[in-house]
Amino acid sequence: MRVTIIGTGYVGLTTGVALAYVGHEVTAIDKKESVIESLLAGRPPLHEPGLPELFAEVRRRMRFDVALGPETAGADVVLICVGTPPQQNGDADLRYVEEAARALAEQLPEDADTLVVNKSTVPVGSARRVEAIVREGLARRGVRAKVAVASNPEFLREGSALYDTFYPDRIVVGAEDGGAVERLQRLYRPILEQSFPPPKGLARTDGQGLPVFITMTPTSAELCKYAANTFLAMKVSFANEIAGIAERVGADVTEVMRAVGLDRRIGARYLGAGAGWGGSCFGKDVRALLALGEQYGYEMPLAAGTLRVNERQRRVVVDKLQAALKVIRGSTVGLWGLTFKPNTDDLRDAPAVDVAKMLVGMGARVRAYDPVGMERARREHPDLGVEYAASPVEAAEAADAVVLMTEWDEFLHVDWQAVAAVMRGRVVVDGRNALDRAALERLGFRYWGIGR
Ligand SMILES: NC(=O)C1=CN([C@@H]2O[C@H](COP(=O)(O)OP(=O)(O)OC[C@H]3O[C@@H](n4cnc5c(N)ncnc54)[C@H](O)[C@@H]3O)[C@@H](O)[C@H]2O)C=CC1
Ligand SMILES: O=C(O)[C@H]1O[C@H](OP(=O)(O)OP(=O)(O)OC[C@H]2O[C@@H](n3ccc(=O)[nH]c3=O)[C@H](O)[C@@H]2O)[C@H](O)[C@@H](O)[C@@H]1O
Repeated sequence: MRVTIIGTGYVGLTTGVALAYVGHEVTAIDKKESVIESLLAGRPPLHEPGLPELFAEVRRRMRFDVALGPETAGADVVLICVGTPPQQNGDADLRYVEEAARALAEQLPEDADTLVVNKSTVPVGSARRVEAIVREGLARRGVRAKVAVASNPEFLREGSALYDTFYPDRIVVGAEDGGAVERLQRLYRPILEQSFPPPKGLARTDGQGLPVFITMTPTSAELCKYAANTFLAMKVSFANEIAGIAERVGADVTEVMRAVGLDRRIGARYLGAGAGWGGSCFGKDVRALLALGEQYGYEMPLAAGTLRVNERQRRVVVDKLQAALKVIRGSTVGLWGLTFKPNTDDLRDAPAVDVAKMLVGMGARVRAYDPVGMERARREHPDLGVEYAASPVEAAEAADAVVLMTEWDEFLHVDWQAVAAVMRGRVVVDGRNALDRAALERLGFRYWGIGR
């Protein structure tokens, strides 16, 4: 099928590359010239495991542009994958989605028969809004193109975006008419049937069954995305709330949550306590759900509590450092990890960035290292006030404490003897409960985890 992607960020580029790989004719549009230049030059503008290799394989079959034209607007399927950042009141800002809808209305040719799909995370009513914009634009131009609009929320995670796209648990489609559903079924058929040869290095590892294709109204599809993200964030916040009580009573939250998660009604995932969740979506989407509740005068205490626990969690690492070092001012802290999770270059709402700001604000010298996030940190947070090191060991030089903020593999396999040799102190704060406490204590480190 002919597919156009509008917005080639984490979602759009991943989806475009995966759809090209399974045999569709994909054009990717992004209004940011630097993004398109980079794609044309063969360089994906963002970090995702497996993306450089897969992009190299499919890019000659893909096309790239900075704007829609009649041909790309009139594709069989147009996927809107632009950002939906939060507004001041928490509600999602739909301006880029609306911009994309207006561009489509401008460019759709008379003979088009196009399905426009909202893949961006959007508030309820957005499919209707997009449809109205497109129809009004077409009417103004006197063009009678055939257009339908559907909602198809995306559930991929950064850091495993391609894997999640090839092997999703479910594909959710919100549509009013059967034609739209049938077309999306066709678009995703190779993924639904798992009939494509696994891309190199991206073979399935979880052994689950086929993805479920589930249809509903656009409003249900739009709401289910917010519900899913809020539930995941709530699971993590719950683990963090239990972490707080675990350390007060002398329990170990990792043991507690392991036992809790083994109950299949609960499930083991997203129960990892630590420095709290971050990223571009959990906070934005929980706030958007709360804003939706407010519009109806409906209180949502679970969603509100999910945020409150996470906000408190941002300080936990600093509290540990205060308990261990007593005085932060004048101390040197090695900060391991800047990105909001491993295997991504994304620093949006990263707990590590907040912790760095707090420590610098309290008078500490912070030496940071991240395997891929430092270039973006320099660019996006020029006033962060940290020094950047070339390796984990270099970041630990003369440090009174080392803090692990992102559980990159590199940190899990570090040579602790080399770290001990350059540190001034012996404190290790494990903001992700990812290190081997017993091994560190054997080497003479003072280990501080979260909730253990
Ligand atoms: N990042 C993630 O892991 C996930 C994100 N989402 C949702 O997907 C949407 C996109 O998220 P990301 O990919 O992270 O965003 P992003 O910020 O990485 O990329 C968005 C891209 O859209 C481009 N853009 C904006 N307006 C445009 C327009 N009118 N025409 C052409 N290009 C335009 C921007 O230049 C940018 O490159 C958001 O609604 C987000 O909530 C959903 C699931 C996962
Ligand atoms: O809408 C989105 O953008 C996406 O948001 C999340 O994906 P993402 O934010 O990319 O990454 P996650 O792996 O879910 O991690 C989010 C945060 O939670 C933290 N986390 C996760 C799991 C856990 O047990 N503990 C924990 O603190 C991570 O460190 C990270 O900061 C969801 O998992 C995706 O399904 C969704 O599509």
